[in-house]
Amino acid sequence: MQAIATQGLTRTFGSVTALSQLSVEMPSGVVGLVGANGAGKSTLIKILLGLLAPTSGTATILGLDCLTDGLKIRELVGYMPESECLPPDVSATEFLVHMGRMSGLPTDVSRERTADTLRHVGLYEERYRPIGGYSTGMKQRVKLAQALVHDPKLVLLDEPTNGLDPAGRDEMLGLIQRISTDFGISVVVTSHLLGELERISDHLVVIEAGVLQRSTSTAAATTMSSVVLVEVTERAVEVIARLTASGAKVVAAETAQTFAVEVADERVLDDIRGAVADLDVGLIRMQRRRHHLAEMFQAREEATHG
Ligand SMILES: Nc1ncnc2c1ncn2[C@@H]1O[C@H](COP(=O)(O)OP(=O)(O)OP(=O)(O)O)[C@@H](O)[C@H]1O
Repeated sequence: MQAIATQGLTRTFGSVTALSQLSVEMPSGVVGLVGANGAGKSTLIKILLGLLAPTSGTATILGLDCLTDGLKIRELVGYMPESECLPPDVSATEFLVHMGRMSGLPTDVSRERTADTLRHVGLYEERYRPIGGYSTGMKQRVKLAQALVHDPKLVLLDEPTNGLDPAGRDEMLGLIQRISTDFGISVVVTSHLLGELERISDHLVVIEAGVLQRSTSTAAATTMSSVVLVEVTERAVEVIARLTASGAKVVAAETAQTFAVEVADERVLDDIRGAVADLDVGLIRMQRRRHHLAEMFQAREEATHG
């Protein structure tokens, strides 16, 4: 059984289409859900939890229908929201015991699970301090802990590395990986950074503007190709200059606003998104090609001279 399956899932908000005909299957293990801001990741998570109804289409999680089995889903699934949602004036222990009881655990079991979970996320020493005095990294770990306290089968983590410095990101990514390897809990984790999810995910799902771009095992994704074709709305020359300056190999492609970048390292994908965001230009597509850069050069040479 797939951990998650959607069929023709669509959700609109007025004139905005957040998800468009999304049909995807996600296996158990760690699944990375990647997309730029506004791609529809949070909308998909809320539909999977039964918090938001789709406009059309169907979705199941752990074999349960997201539209009708909301209560059962919240018992078996943990959720770490993207937004700040922690009460400042209670301790991590008080908050987690409460969250455990809300999910149906008896008080003594909830206390035990709270201690274990806070130890797992590295907050055991600080567990009686009010959350308001915690650092951003500690707050993110409380959010992660409350998703785990009721011993779910699967957790949905929305942008867990948001706002963290590089060391904090690494620590959080390590914790997430261990949720799956040490406890056998499946994880779906979202980020706008493909590079960081590639490190910890068994499977990757990429969505852009509510449309599925790719769903593939990480192993297949990293050996599939070494070139990504990029199309921007304008100022491709400036985007290329920036990427070249940061060491990427870039060649122009079919149209003035399209170019290809060699993917020697997955981090180049984040560099592309970063350059596009910094220059405030629109990203129309980022598409993996089965060609090596050298082959593309060759094809262009032949087209020009042949
Ligand atoms: N309640 C809402 N009302 C109106 N528009 C919404 C609502 N929720 C989401 N949207 C729109 O739907 C699109 C997808 O949003 P969503 O939050 O799912 O994206 P995301 O990939 O999670 O991005 P982010 O990381 O910025 O949250 C966006 O254009 C957003 O503005």
